[in-house]
Amino acid sequence: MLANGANTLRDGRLYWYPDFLAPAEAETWQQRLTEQIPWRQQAIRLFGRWVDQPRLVAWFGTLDYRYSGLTLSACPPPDWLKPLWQACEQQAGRRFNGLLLNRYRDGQDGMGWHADDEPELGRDPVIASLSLGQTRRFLLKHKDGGERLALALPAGSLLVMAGALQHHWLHALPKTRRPCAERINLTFRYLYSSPA
Ligand SMILES: O=C(O)CCC(=O)C(=O)O
Ligand SMILES: [Fe+2]
Repeated sequence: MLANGANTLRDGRLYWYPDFLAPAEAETWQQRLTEQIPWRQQAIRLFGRWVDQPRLVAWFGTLDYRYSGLTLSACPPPDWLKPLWQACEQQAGRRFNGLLLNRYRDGQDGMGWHADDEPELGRDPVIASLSLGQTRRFLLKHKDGGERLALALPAGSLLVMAGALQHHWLHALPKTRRPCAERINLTFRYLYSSPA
C-alpha cells in the first residue's frame, strides 16, 4: 500500500493523494468530461497490425503527442477544463502542457503494459494521473522482474509518477470480467519537443 504523499520505490517515486477531489467534485468532472470531450476511438500499431485501442481517448496540448504509431494533434484545452488542470499542477508542483484522457467504457476496456517513456517527455517524466468514475486496478512491475505493485485508483484520486519510474517500471490497467461502470483517467504531462 502507498502512504499519502511521497513514496520512494526502488528506481522511482510515487506521490499519492487519494482524496484529491471530494466525491461530489469528482462526479461533476466525470459528467462534464463524458459529455463535452470529443472522445475518439483510435487504432494503434500492435505487433505490426493496426488494432482499435480498447478505450476512447482525447488529447489537449500545445504540441502533438505520438505513441504506439498514433499521432494526436495539438489542440488547446477548453477554458472550462483549466481549473482542474491548474489544481493538478499545483498538487504536483509542476507545469503541464499536455493532457491525455482515457475513457474506459467497461471492464473490456483497459491498457496493456507500457512505460510513458517517449523521448519528448524528457529524462525523468513527471506524470500526474487523475481518476474519475469506477475504481479500477492499476499495476506496476519493475522491468527486471522484481517488485510488483497493485493499486486501486478510486474516483478523485491523484497519483503522480516521478523520478526514474518510467525508465525502470511498466504500468498497466488490466481488463476485468467483473461488472464495471465507466472510468475516466486524465494524465497530465510535460512535452519538451514535438515528435520527430
Ligand atoms: O488509466 C490509467 O490509470 C493509466 C493511463 C496510462 O497509463 C497512460 O495514459 O499512459
Ligand atoms: Fe501510462
